[in-house]
Amino acid sequence: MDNSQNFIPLCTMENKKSDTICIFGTGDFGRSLGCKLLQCGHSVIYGSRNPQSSSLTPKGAEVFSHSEAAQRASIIILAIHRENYDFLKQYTEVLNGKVLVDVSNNLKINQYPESNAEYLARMVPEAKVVKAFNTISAWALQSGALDASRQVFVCGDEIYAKQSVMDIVRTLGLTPLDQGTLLASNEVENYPLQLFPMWRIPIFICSGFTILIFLYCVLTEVLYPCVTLKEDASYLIAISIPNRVFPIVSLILLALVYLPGIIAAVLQLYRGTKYSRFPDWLDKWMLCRKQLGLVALAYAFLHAIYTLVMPIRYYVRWWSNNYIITQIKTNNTYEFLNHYAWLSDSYVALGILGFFFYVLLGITSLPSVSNAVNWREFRFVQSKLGYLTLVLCTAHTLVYGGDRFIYGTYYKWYLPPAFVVALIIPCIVLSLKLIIIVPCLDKRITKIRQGWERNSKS
Ligand SMILES: NC(=O)C1=CN([C@@H]2O[C@H](COP(=O)(O)OP(=O)(O)OC[C@H]3O[C@@H](n4cnc5c(N)ncnc54)[C@H](OP(=O)(O)O)[C@@H]3O)[C@@H](O)[C@H]2O)C=CC1
Ligand SMILES: [Cu+2]
Repeated sequence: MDNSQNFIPLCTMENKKSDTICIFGTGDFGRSLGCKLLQCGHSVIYGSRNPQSSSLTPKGAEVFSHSEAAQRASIIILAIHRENYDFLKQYTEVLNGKVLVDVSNNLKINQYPESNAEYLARMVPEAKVVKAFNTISAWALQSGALDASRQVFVCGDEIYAKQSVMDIVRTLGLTPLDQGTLLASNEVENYPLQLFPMWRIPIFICSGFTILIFLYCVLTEVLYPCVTLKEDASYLIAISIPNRVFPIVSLILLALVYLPGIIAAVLQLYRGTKYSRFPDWLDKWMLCRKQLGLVALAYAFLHAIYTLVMPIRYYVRWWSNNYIITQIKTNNTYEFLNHYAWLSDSYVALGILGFFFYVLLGITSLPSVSNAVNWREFRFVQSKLGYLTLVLCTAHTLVYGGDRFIYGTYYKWYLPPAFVVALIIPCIVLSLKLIIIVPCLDKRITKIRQGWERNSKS
């Protein structure tokens, strides 16, 4: 305890806690947690298979045999892998009425049919099993790098047992989150094994579109001229092609944020009730809309930055110098076209406004901002502003296309298919939305959503 006294001011508790906490297992996690508990003023003992040879345990903690250690404490933390729980069967008597804290994790999601905590509770039925600490790593406990994972999920059937574990969690400067009964332990155990679950579908969709459109552009703008005209246009791969891919994918993703809501409304209209489940794919799609929108925003950002560097590109400078020199050489002045100026200014203006609302949407989806507005305000921003953004970005793409096709000096045959791909989903979403907000349908959907048409068709 001597050397750890220095650390006590760091912790929330100033006096040494009276209850002794026992840790079974002197492995990595057991040692780190024990060290932290000692630093925070708890008295800690260990239960080990080899009490004599455990030299690595933190100073100030005694090591006993399992049964002796269990007798000396009312709370026992099991820092042992689930596969080794079998030995506990011989101690069921001494573990009667004790609080058993299960910290174990598995290697795979849903590795066993029942959670480790439920398995433990079945093995030692008279003990009060609490699941906790599994989301905190031994390394983080030791190094103090707990910024990312201060939250400790706690669940258990015995309310007092759970409460005492939550008190210990608090004394370590961590935040306990009550997850309910042991039924939740499966979810708590799966939590550290998940890798950005909500981001998987958006990233997958985004990568799919990005790769397809990039390949299409390389094929038509680099490989085709190379084969037919023996022209090397490979420099387009660095900026021109990405700057075609980003806005197209961004617009598609933004439309995909609003499409599930429309499909849901159409389904509700068709079924005449909200009391009927949506298909699984639609549920999943609805749940990842925020992530889809954020990926779309990231692509819009990239498009904005790539567009801003246009004037300093060698290719663009060469092209514009060449244009002027040609006029001088041929003693020719190209006339100022008013409608052309209008068209090019409008698509830039639409792009700027679209981007502004895009960023506003992104900002309002931040938890700290969305917490400051009520549900109706949040819906207003996310839905109304969202559709406005979609309209502006779709118009920006349309006018850009018009500019290229009608007055553009460099009309290319491969552009129309790319524009169709970019515009088809946004146009479908916007036209369906226009149909749905027709007053009679809108009234009907409000009725359905408020549950007034409860039993009409379900
Ligand atoms: N390491 C980490 O970052 C985290 C680990 N956990 C969980 O903590 C638990 C321990 O992990 P960790 O410390 O890394 O693992 P270790 O392998 O380092 O330690 C496990 C300990 O269990 C004891 N043990 C091993 N075999 C048996 C057995 N057959 N019978 C009885 N006791 C046995 C040993 O202690 P002794 O020799 O003293 O008996 C051993 O030191 C695991 O369930 C893990 O999922 C949870 C969150 C994070
Ligand atoms: Cu643009």
